[in-house]
Amino acid sequence: MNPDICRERENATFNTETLTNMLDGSAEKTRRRREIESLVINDPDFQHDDPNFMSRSERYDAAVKKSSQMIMKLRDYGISDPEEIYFYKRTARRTFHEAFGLHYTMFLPTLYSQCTPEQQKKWLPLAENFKALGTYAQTELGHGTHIRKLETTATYDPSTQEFVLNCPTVSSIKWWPGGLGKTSNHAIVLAQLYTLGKCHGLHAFIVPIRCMKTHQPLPGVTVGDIGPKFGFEEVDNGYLKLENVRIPRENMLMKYAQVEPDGSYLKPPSDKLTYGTMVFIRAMIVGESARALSKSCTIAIRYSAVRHQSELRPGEPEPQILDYQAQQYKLFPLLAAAYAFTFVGQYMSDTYHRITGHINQGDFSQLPELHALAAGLKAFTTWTANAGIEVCRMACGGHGYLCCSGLPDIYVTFTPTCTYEGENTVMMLQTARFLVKCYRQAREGQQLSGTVSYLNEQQRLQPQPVSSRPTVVNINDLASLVEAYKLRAAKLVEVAAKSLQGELQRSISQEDAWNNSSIELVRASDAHCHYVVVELFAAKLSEISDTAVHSVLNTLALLYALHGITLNSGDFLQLSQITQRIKALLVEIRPNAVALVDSFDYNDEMLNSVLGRYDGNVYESMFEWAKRSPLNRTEVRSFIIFNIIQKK
Ligand SMILES: CC(C)(COP(=O)(O)OP(=O)(O)OC[C@H]1O[C@@H](n2cnc3c(N)ncnc32)[C@H](O)[C@@H]1OP(=O)(O)O)[C@@H](O)C(=O)NCCC(=O)NCCSC(=O)CCCCCCCCCCCCCCC(=O)O
Ligand SMILES: Cc1cc2nc3c(=O)[nH]c(=O)nc-3n(C[C@H](O)[C@H](O)[C@H](O)COP(=O)(O)OP(=O)(O)OC[C@H]3O[C@@H](n4cnc5c(N)ncnc54)[C@H](O)[C@@H]3O)c2cc1C
Repeated sequence: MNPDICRERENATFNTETLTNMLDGSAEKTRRRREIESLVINDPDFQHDDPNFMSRSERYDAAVKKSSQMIMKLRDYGISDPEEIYFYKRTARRTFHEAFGLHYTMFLPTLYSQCTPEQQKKWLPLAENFKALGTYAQTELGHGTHIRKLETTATYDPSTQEFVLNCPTVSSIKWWPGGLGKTSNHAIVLAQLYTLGKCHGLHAFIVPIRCMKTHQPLPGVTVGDIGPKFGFEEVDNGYLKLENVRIPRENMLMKYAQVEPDGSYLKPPSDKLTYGTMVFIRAMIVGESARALSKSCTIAIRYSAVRHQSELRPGEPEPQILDYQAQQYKLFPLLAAAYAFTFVGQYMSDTYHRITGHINQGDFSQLPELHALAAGLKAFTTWTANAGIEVCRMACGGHGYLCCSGLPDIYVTFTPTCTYEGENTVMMLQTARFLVKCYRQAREGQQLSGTVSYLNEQQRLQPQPVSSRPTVVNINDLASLVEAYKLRAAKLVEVAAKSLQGELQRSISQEDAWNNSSIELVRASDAHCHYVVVELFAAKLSEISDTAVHSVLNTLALLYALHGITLNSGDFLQLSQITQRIKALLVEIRPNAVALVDSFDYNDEMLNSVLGRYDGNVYESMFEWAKRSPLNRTEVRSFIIFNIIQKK
């Protein structure tokens, strides 16, 4: 064990196992999680070479093999709890996505949430036994964001009681769905529903695309892989062109909307229920932001504890780079954000399941807030985590740029979360739409609930414009900082609403007024989400009984809140003493930095990083890894070329 990393662990002021148990929910949950992870770690079937040493085709084949092995092994172990399946799969996947990813994350959830009981009886056994292997085909070449303008059509033919699916133009070709290119034999296709000559908008249809026996594309189906990407190399994101493909009426997902045999249309309680799967994934992505950022912090902070470079004081030995204030200022706010997002991810998942429980009982009243919260937190946390992973990579110097550091793979796998499942700016504008509506309701005296109730509070406190009120903050008191973030959010929502109002008074259209206020609207959503994150971090602390853990997390929460103020100092009254306080917090966190990342409890296999190894033996591992590079399988590779050049 590297002596530096040993010393770091000896210096910690809290018990990492206590914090790990808290993050898992209990000591028993930690034990069970580790037990499941060890099933993968000790399984020779999952000991394979680094995908970075493989071609794209080899990576895809290996991913399909791994997805298949996981299915069989989970059955053999009798593991069926979704959370335990997730622990097993994320250990086997390491940093990468899996070939069957969309089947699990969107195809199955759509069947669960949008099929009638009769449809579930038919499709769930097929899908749960992987006979029907599916994806979610919504995006087209011409549209990903603006889904009301998707062009694929599903036209009902009452004479045969079938839907005829068509991609009428090149821009209507389905483009991007994961697992579509080579893996899936079915797709949930989002298409404009036409019946009895009338268009009823976007609806979901189960479309067979490959023969379940031969896996050949079915008649009228053109399908394939869209080619190499920035990352996701083991996933066959694909294209799908449908030409007069007929499916039975029963293949339209009819839990909420129906087409009768004669073609008559029965509309849903809300036309946004078709969008439900997207809300689910957005909510889940918040937790993914926490995991990607916490892995990156684990790698960068452990490496910074063992890397010695330059000199702090002439003549002294080279210090650990973790002792540089600049290195701490890069990494510790990100470590604080990783903990904040871990708690927000748990809150978002709980809130999603609570509200969808009400929706399944027919109560749709909280759907607008769920959509706004999932959209905003997905954008806010992925933007922060995306940038943070790059900071962690660069904080590791040249070795961070090596694939064996694990950081490039984490980055290229995570960065599309800012785009897919709702492009982040578009999502922030969706949240802003909800905030402006709530602001107007508060002004009219309506009582608000949930995460926007502060808009009432600000109205009651002082009727004068919120923006004119000074922000007075006690920088050592988390509750005071939460109030500062609340006031900032209220201010920026008011600024956005007033910008809209001002635009409308220039008698331009609502749409142009909205576009001309987009900057204020996005900033209002960002401030709202930032307040929600700080508030939830503070609320989590009140649940922690262990004083040592409470103390270290309170320090992190203070750092997260104060650092956020310096990043947005224009919105807060510039508090000169904040920087000094931040410096003091960095010093407080320093002895616990490694113990704090150890508490995330990522085993080396899942971390997949020679820089972030638990034992800190970095250099030896890097040299061993490099020697395995395919280019090193022969001592001489281009001798012939050298020969030709030398002869000339
Ligand atoms: C929302 C849009 C941008 C606009 O939609 P509209 O034009 O229809 O609406 P308006 O803006 O006009 O608003 C009207 C009205 O509707 C409300 N609204 C809008 N959307 C919703 C909604 N979803 N729910 C409820 N309400 C909604 C809105 O608030 C308005 O209300 P008011 O009138 O009252 O104001 C829309 O066009 C849109 O959503 N665009 C984005 C499209 C999108 O998101 N596409 C995604 C395609 S699928 C994809 O990208 C998949 C990627 C997956 C990659 C891999 C997955 C990784 C998984 C990570 C998670 C791990 C999970 C672990 C599980 C495991 O591994 O096992
Ligand atoms: C790795 C990956 C996996 C994917 N998997 C799937 C999948 O499985 N299934 C699927 O259906 N799709 C999938 N997608 C597609 C993805 O959902 C879309 O790319 C995403 O919804 C963004 O849409 P777009 O590409 O049309 O971007 P655009 O909307 O064209 O975005 C381009 C720019 O336009 C801006 N913009 C657009 N509209 C507005 C507006 N109203 N106001 C202000 N600015 C605006 C955006 O902010 C952005 O800056 C995947 C994409 C990726 C990268």
